[in-house]
Amino acid sequence: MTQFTTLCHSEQRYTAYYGTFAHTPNLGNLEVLPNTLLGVDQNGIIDFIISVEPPIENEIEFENLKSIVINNSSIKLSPNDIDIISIVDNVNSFFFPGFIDTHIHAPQFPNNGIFGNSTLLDWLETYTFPLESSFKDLEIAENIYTKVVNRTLMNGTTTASYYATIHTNATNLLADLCLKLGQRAFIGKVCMNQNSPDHYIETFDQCKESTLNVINHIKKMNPTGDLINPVLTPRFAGSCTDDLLKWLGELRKKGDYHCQTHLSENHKEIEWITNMFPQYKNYTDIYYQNNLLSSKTTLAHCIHLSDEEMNILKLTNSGVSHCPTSNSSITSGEAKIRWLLNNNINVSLGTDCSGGFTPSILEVAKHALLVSRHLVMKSSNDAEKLSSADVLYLATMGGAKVLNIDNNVGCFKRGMKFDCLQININSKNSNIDTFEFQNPNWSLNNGIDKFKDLIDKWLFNGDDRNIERVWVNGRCIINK
Ligand SMILES: Nc1nc2[nH]cnc2c(=O)[nH]1
Ligand SMILES: [Zn+2]
Repeated sequence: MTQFTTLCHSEQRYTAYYGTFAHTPNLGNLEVLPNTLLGVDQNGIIDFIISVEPPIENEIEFENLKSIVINNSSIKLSPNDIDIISIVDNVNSFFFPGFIDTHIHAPQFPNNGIFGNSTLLDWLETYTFPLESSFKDLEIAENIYTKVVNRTLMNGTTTASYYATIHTNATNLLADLCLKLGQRAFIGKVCMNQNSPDHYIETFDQCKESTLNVINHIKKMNPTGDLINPVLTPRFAGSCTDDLLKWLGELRKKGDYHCQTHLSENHKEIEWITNMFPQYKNYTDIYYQNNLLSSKTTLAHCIHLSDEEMNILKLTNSGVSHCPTSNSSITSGEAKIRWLLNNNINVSLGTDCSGGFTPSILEVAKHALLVSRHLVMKSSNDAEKLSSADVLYLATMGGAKVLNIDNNVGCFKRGMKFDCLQININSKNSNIDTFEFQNPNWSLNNGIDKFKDLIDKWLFNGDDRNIERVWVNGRCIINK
């Protein structure tokens, strides 16, 4: 590994990173950029990405990098303005965009892995509601939420869309923790005023008050919204009355808020909910008629949608959070992701902890690939298969599109925020074994193909041990 000196001046103006960058700016397209210099300004925004040939090999060439930074930056720089140039080796290491988890229940974290043989409705009653109700105790909330944010960051989640609980103070605390620890987050105070246990339910009026309280708290603590944003969170139609859904829909329209909920996860759930709301055409129509669907809405699961329902998602530009780990664990079904993508619906990945057992989006990406192959085994339609480039797209750029933040994050592009992971395939205790003959030889033309093989090895055999540094908004928040 080539490691050069770090220059440190008192006032940081500019940071540049040199090495191999990989990203998936479009579905199915894994782009590898070797010998690349990427400059980040003091606001965490990528200012330039340029290829530097021949590769940097020694300290004199390293000094030359500074003049390249100066010449290519859009801001006026002198050599002293460049505070850090960080170089990683280009055989085992690469930079990859941060992962985006578009569906995670922070309070359910202690239950990861505990689901027995349950399915959705009995799982909610047996495992989930009792745990979530304990978050009225702020000490419990602080302990668990601190672990969740740290654990997801260690696994490379730079953006998370969280469901909290019905409790105002604990939800505000989750927002505070994300701001403090530096994770980009959407924070949802869960709304539920019917079909919930007596010890874990709120009235319509309580729900209105707590929802507005959390929104105000977040706007006050992070007024620019550059890191933390509120997200309206009716748990699912089954736990909200019609008047609550209507109020949330009106609030969404008025404030142009993000919104998240569950949709079409389990056959029994669908039957129960459509019988509960006979005045609507189908499950999706309940959200549609109540103005809850927009390009800032994330719908988790969407496994059993009809054509008519899928067309409502298309019409409203609503996004889908695919949660294959959860869908396999609590036996909900296999979402038809290729069908949704072919219909131009934005799709992303969610851990759905603790319906899903892993906090790692990398692991969920593997499961997404495998679930797509199970669909192929049933349909014999090979086109349903998701490739490794497809699932890495869903884990990054797909998530950015679903959350409507794709102008800011999801890939490496000038003008975007530097939300990034530094991956080392040969990190300490790495679970990945590579062999000399598999190393990319950049002086031969097979470098990029060999590197793509290494990225596949990372996808299937890698884990949090391969993540050495994590940046959000240009700020390094994990440095192992
Ligand atoms: N997977 C999942 N589905 C739900 N539907 C309603 N609540 C939940 C939840 O907490 N998890
Ligand atoms: Zn969920």
